[in-house]
Amino acid sequence: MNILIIGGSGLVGGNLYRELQKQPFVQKLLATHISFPVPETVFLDPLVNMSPEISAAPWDVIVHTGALTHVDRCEQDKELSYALTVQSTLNLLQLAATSNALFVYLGTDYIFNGENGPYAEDDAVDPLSVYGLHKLEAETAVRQYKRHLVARITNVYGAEVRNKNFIAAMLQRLKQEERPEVKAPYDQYATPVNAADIARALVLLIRDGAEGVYHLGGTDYVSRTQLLQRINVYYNNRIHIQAVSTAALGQAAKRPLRGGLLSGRFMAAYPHFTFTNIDDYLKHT
Ligand SMILES: NC(=O)C1=CN([C@@H]2O[C@H](COP(=O)(O)OP(=O)(O)OC[C@H]3O[C@@H](n4cnc5c(N)ncnc54)[C@H](OP(=O)(O)O)[C@@H]3O)[C@@H](O)[C@H]2O)C=CC1
Ligand SMILES: Cc1cn([C@H]2C[C@H](O)[C@@H](COP(=O)(O)OP(=O)(O)O[C@H]3O[C@@H](C)C(=O)[C@@H](O)[C@H]3O)O2)c(=O)[nH]c1=O
Repeated sequence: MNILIIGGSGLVGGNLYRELQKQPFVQKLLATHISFPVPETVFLDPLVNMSPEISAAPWDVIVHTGALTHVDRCEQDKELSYALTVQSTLNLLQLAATSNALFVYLGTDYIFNGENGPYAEDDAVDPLSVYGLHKLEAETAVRQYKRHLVARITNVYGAEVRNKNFIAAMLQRLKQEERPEVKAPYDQYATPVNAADIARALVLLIRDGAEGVYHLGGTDYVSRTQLLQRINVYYNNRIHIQAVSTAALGQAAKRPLRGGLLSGRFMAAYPHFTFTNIDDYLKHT
């Protein structure tokens, strides 16, 4: 299979690249970046143009991990959010159509309103933020394309060069400060998932030509404050946690409070797949 990963310099794309590299069914593998080159990636901005190398290759699979993932920034700059999240997807769908490629899209639990999560694949959507709205608009376009696979994920953690994710950012602060003070909401729940598990799951789905919508949620259901407590178990209680309500944070974008995802459809298809959990990750950091 010839596979193109859009966003190979990111958390999910980088982990997927490393997992796909090990697979015998992959013949050609190319990953892209925009602003943050890493050794494995080539530059590609789908809003500008496709290089001849990218547009000429007959891709069997295109995995689009690109989006404006800074949730508050999306609220403040709707046009940028639309361009990076929706328009990029529309452009890449055109590329996919030229070789009848499977289009793999990474969705989010922020398309739900967080009143009664964790959510199953068929639950009704109701995004609260510009980020959620644009992710839903892009996902809807993908679902109209004939060969699509949507993997919805949330609260991703794991190995990442830029340490942007919640857990990595905390571990970074623990390296720099003896007793970091961290404010975090006690009322926002989700099912954190390791990017390496997402990569393993996507490899199976891609290998088997799976289509449709799958939720990939971890087995922990925790608030952000509880996430910090779990880190503290392994770091001698050094994080000084200030637990506050989401409302008190005064953020630009609303968050779903009871978010998270149930991986029922995926588990029915792969009953032997095991998701690792936060402790599995933290005990090796
Ligand atoms: N992280 C999370 O907790 C969650 C993520 N998701 C979704 O999963 C996907 C991957 O997330 P994550 O890995 O964390 O994201 P990152 O921000 O870590 O990485 C995004 C990657 O995509 C590239 N990129 C950004 N915008 C575009 C674009 N318009 N066209 C092409 N490439 C682009 C970036 O390039 P560069 O950095 O080089 O500029 C980077 O390589 C996103 O679609 C996100 O919405 C969903 C739920 C939770
Ligand atoms: C890092 C950090 C976050 N927060 C707040 C911000 C926010 O309300 C909440 C969660 O922060 P996060 O950075 O985990 O979440 P957020 O940026 O809302 O994260 C999301 O990323 C996008 C891409 C998704 O699609 C979502 O599924 C989710 O994973 O905690 C703090 O209060 N203190 C902190 O130190």
